[in-house]
Amino acid sequence: MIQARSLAYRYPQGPALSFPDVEVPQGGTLLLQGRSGAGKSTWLALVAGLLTPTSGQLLVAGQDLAPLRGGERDRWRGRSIGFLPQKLHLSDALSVERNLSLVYFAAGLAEDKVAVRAALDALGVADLAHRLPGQLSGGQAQRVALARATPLQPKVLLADEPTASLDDQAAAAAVTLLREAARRCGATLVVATHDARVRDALRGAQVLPLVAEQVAA
Ligand SMILES: Nc1ncnc2c1ncn2[C@@H]1O[C@H](COP(=O)(O)OP(=O)(O)OP(=O)(O)O)[C@@H](O)[C@H]1O
Repeated sequence: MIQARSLAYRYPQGPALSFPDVEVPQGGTLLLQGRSGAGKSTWLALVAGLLTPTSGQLLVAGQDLAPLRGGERDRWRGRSIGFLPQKLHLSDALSVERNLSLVYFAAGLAEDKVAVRAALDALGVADLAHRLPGQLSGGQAQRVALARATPLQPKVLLADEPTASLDDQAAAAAVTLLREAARRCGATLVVATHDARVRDALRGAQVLPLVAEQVAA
């Protein structure tokens, strides 16, 4: 579940953004829509607790983020949020499997190798476990990055422009994989995009439209 009320964020050296109110039930899907610069990545960063709102209330997976500080917030994020960033940020110094191990360190938990294998298996990339990310195709790397978002069964799965630079077939597959991953985890799914193909594929999902002129004060 995500509940945002009167949410606003001012970049120290940038615009002041204010966001429309929204409430997404646990297990629901939200399409965060808007053109480049409309504030999609900022909204995702607020929900993930990576940025602290200048004002407003934010409840994510039952947690009020306001009182969480430092390590507490990082541990909460590690355990509650799965994130598929636009730039995948897989470490090329580590095997695919070790990239997934990192989520346990980030959450302050002991690694569960069985869960790591299961996450890779669910995305059809278990056979790539010992490769380096640099040895993967773009589609394989995205599956690995999505697998990395799931071993801890996050309550919220966030995806930032997951279909950028994908052809139609790969874009449809990426949306299906996201939906399936969210369903397996029982997670609320948020997809930020300006891609009309995603809007079509997620027809029926709740939509939060962001418009740059409206969010920037
Ligand atoms: N670190 C920053 N410092 C200052 N301004 C920023 C910073 N990051 C983003 N902005 C500004 O905040 C606004 C919203 O940016 P944001 O990245 O959230 O938009 P977006 O909808 O995700 O765009 P895109 O689709 O291009 O990724 C833009 O005007 C952007 O220039």
